[in-house]
Amino acid sequence: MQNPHDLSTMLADLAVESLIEEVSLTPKPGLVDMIDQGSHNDLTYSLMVDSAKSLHTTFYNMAMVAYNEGPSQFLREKIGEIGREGERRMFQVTKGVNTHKGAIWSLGLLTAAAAIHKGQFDEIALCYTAGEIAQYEDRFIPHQVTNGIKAIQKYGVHGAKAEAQQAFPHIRKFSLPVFKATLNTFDENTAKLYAFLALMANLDDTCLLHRGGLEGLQYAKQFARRILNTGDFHELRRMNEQFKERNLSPGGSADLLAATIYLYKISQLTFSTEEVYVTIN
Ligand SMILES: CC(C)(COP(=O)(O)OP(=O)(O)OC[C@H]1O[C@@H](n2cnc3c(N)ncnc32)[C@H](O[C@H]2O[C@H](COP(=O)(O)OP(=O)(O)OP(=O)(O)O)[C@@H](O)[C@H]2O)[C@@H]1O)[C@@H](O)C(=O)NCCC(=O)NCCS
Ligand SMILES: Nc1ncnc2[nH]cnc12
Repeated sequence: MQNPHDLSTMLADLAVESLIEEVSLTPKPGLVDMIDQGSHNDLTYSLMVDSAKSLHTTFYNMAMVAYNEGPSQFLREKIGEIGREGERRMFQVTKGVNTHKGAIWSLGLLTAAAAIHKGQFDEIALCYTAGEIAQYEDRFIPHQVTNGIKAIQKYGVHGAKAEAQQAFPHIRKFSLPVFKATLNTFDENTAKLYAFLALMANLDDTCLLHRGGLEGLQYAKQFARRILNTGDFHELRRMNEQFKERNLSPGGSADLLAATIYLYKISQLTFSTEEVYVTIN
């Protein structure tokens, strides 16, 4: 069995890679990608990449602390503490802009789950273990009225916290199966685009709600559904223009796309008796 340091390093590497692959996927309506900043005047592609890289230690520390644990109050609160330190580092790098708060939460829980599971990397099992950890309440969370909480209270939807506590239903039911099915026929880039649209078509993204209300959320869901049905990816560019005009950003779908990519990468890890290595397909 691999040692905790090696496994934690590998998981942190994959988490950061997944965040960079998410921001690099182009075109992504309303979001930062390699062509433009979407609806984010305060963000750039290179800032998103720097932010992702700054989180390596956060994911590493989460994996290390989870390695000899199971889901517990202790683990939930340790991850919370490490996550808040990660948020502080992220805000230093971005000079106060929220780039990856939702990602620290979702990928952080999945990282801890993967460290607990060690060699057994079934994606669905990882989602359930991450969900179990998330169900413990962290008593040390500072009281904050976030954009997410405002949207949850105003519109009666589930947000990032419930998504994790329910073991990531939008990943299990939508993005992951769509990603894998598409990979059977198309390249990885196309699979990521389909997975992203599958998330946007179904997720109650509090980032969209905060910026565009129910109308904005419905608009985004319907647009995504239409492209999924027609398969016409040229429409993504028009969608980007429309999102920018309406100041819409599907930040929650972006985070869950990164989490989907991450889960897939973890599932491709295999072990020899001595070491961890990545299977080349
Ligand atoms: C449980 C927490 C995730 C906190 O959740 P909460 O809902 O209270 O907080 P938010 O600050 O709103 O962050 C949640 C972010 O999660 C993403 N998200 C949205 N909907 C969903 C969903 N249905 N499922 C999964 N994930 C979702 C989304 O992240 C992306 O959007 C971010 C940009 O959002 P925002 O700051 O609102 O930015 P703007 O629209 O630009 O706002 P303005 O400039 O106009 O103000 C971007 O970062 C993407 O990542 C949501 O934003 C957890 O963080 C927590 O417990 N926090 C407490 C502190 C703590 O202990 N942290 C460590 C936890 S390990
Ligand atoms: N690509 C992206 N653009 C803007 N906000 C994001 N949050 C997470 N990924 C993002």
